[in-house]
Amino acid sequence: MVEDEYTLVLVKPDGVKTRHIGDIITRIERKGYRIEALKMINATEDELERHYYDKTDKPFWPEILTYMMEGPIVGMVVSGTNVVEAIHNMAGATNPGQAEWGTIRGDFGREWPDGVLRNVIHTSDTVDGAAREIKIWFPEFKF
Ligand SMILES: Nc1ncnc2c1ncn2[C@@H]1O[C@H](COP(=O)(O)OP(=O)(O)OP(=O)(O)O)[C@@H](O)[C@H]1O
Repeated sequence: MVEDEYTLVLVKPDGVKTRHIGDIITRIERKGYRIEALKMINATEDELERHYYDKTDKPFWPEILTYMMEGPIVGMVVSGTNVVEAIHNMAGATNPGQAEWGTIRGDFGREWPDGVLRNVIHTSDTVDGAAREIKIWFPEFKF
């Protein structure tokens, strides 16, 4: 039997502000994946530094921090067969202007007039990465 995987989804502040929480949950559930945990979060600098540990030395790090703290986010743990790759693909390309139609970023993302790269959603990109990220946002979660 194929083991279920777990992945982390964050609906970022722009996704919450533009009212796409429901659309995103619907897409995940329609594919047959299970929402195992769900909460609204006001991200702290400490959580974001741990989550984006490989981005803190980038020139755009202050932009990510401001973006991710400009409003609440919605965190979810999602499970299912091959869920990590499937949901990462469902999110689409990092830049919403280049993301394919049919992906979450392609359909719900946009270019913002202030030039900040906002892309609606975060999804884990590996099984190990997902386990690390779930521990940051859902420390109480039992796999
Ligand atoms: N050049 C950039 N300018 C501003 N922000 C950026 C840039 N590159 C990446 N980011 C931000 O950092 C996040 C993580 O970058 P990464 O390259 O891991 O993209 P991703 O895997 O598509 O996104 P995520 O990890 O959020 O799912 C991006 O989602 C975006 O919010």
